[in-house]
Amino acid sequence: MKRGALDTFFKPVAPKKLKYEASVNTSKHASYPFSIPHLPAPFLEQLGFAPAEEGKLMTDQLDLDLVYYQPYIPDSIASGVFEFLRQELPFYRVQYTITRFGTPTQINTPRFTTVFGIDETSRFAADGSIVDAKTGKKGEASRYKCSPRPIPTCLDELRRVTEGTTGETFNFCLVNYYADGKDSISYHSDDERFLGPDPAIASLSLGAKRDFLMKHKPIKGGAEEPKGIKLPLGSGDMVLMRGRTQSNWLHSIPKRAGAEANKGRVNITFRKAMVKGGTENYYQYNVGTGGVYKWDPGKEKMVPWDKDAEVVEADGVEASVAELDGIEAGPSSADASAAA
Ligand SMILES: O=C(O)CCC(=O)C(=O)O
Ligand SMILES: [Fe+2]
Repeated sequence: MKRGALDTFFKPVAPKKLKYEASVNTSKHASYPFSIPHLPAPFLEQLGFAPAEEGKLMTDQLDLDLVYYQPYIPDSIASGVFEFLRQELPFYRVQYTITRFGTPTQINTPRFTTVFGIDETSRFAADGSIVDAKTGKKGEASRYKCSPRPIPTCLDELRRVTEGTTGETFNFCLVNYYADGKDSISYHSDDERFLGPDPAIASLSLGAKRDFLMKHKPIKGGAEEPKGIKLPLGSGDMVLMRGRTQSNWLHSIPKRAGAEANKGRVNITFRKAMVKGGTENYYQYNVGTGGVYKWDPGKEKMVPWDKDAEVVEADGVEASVAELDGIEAGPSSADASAAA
């Protein structure tokens, strides 16, 4: 008998397996709610092949300077890296208050976020403490109201590879997790003064395909703006925005319905903050003051992370959920207008 549709039909449905084996080596820091595994060795190896495709230069519109890699991360590991980051990073659902027309308004950030890094005035010493970037002087944590967190090794490997490709340098890594098509980021530009003039931002997409929309800011004097742009960002794609782009263009990930709408998407942006104000801003809006969320592979969603419910192995070494036998993973300022 020919093997075919019927065969497939009657095959028992195996629980979906994680696409990676978590490394036993982890990044640890007092500011992390839990330790974060290093990238599995096969991912690291494949990252050596990035960019998977040469970047396409997009400079054909007024004030636009983009490089679009389609994809940047090799196809063989894109979904694995997506699952790894969704599973292993701590996430937050940040709420904050803005004053709108004189009235305090609560904003619920319409996506999960997390951030690592510190601005150019400081760095982390080998023991994890914050020191002055120039003098190496200790005890500089008191500069910050927030608790800056070093970029964990798994994200630092991605940063290093991205720096090599782009010729830019980055000290911050912001991560967004869009749980489904209802999560979004509304039109904004990343042109804060703490990034310096004409900042370069590398933005990596993993998981569900989502449209990245761009539109030119209104031009003074009434000249017509260039037409908008839609980049259908797929898993593994990367967009490098640089030059005059941030000061002249806005970008967004609108809410969406349709086939990919119930799938999760991870976005990573690498940036370089020049001064302390950048560090304060990034932690305020991407970590905030609320609780930690972690991906629950059984429930297939982000759940509030419970410190006391962490599994601890007999020898006292913390095991990641992904490492435990028998637990299988299942199938998964810009926000003001989105939340209104
Ligand atoms: O998710 C994306 O692709 C864009 C995210 C973004 O624009 C941001 O975090 O500033
Ligand atoms: Fe942005």
